[in-house]
Amino acid sequence: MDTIINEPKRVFRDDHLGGEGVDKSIRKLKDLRGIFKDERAFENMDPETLVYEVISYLPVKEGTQGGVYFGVTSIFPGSVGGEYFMTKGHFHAMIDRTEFYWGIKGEGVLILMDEQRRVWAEKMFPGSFHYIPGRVAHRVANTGKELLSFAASWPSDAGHNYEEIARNGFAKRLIDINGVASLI
Ligand SMILES: O=P(O)(O)OC[C@H]1O[C@](O)(CO)[C@@H](O)[C@@H]1O
Repeated sequence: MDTIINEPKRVFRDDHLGGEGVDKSIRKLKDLRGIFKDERAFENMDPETLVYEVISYLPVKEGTQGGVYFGVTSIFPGSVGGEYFMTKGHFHAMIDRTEFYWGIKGEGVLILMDEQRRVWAEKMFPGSFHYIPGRVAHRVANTGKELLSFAASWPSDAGHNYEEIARNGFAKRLIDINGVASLI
């Protein structure tokens, strides 16, 4: 038996995950065309603006049953015509798969929508903890003036279904109205 106590291969500290097999993906405004309501405001912004990044550790191939994934998403502060910077949002491809989110840094709102297009939302802040049931689409908006970071863990066979959201969006939008985040 090996008697050596090894260093961990990955370290998660503050809002940063680093180490072996950790990947980073970014989404710029140009990758989010069509998700914000105010198209004119969108066209007047720099398409290269960084909106969010996801640092993830996906230890098994996507689609594998029984595996679990981990990711840290960081959304920059900003808005398009008063609509806060947000993730694309998706249902899971395996629609009954669930997910945990938890807030690490900054302020935001988790927007949830079921298959009947009923929408509800939960505040996110450092320490907030969220269970996303199956059959529920999810999206996060940064409502603060600083970076919003949150962690997520989801099954490796969940997959992402962006189609419904790309076609019909969420039934409600999170807009800054006189400095107040309003779901309308
Ligand atoms: O995939 P989207 O909708 O761009 O949002 C990114 C979020 O989704 C996840 O990829 C997993 O559901 C998270 O890691 C991340 O927070």
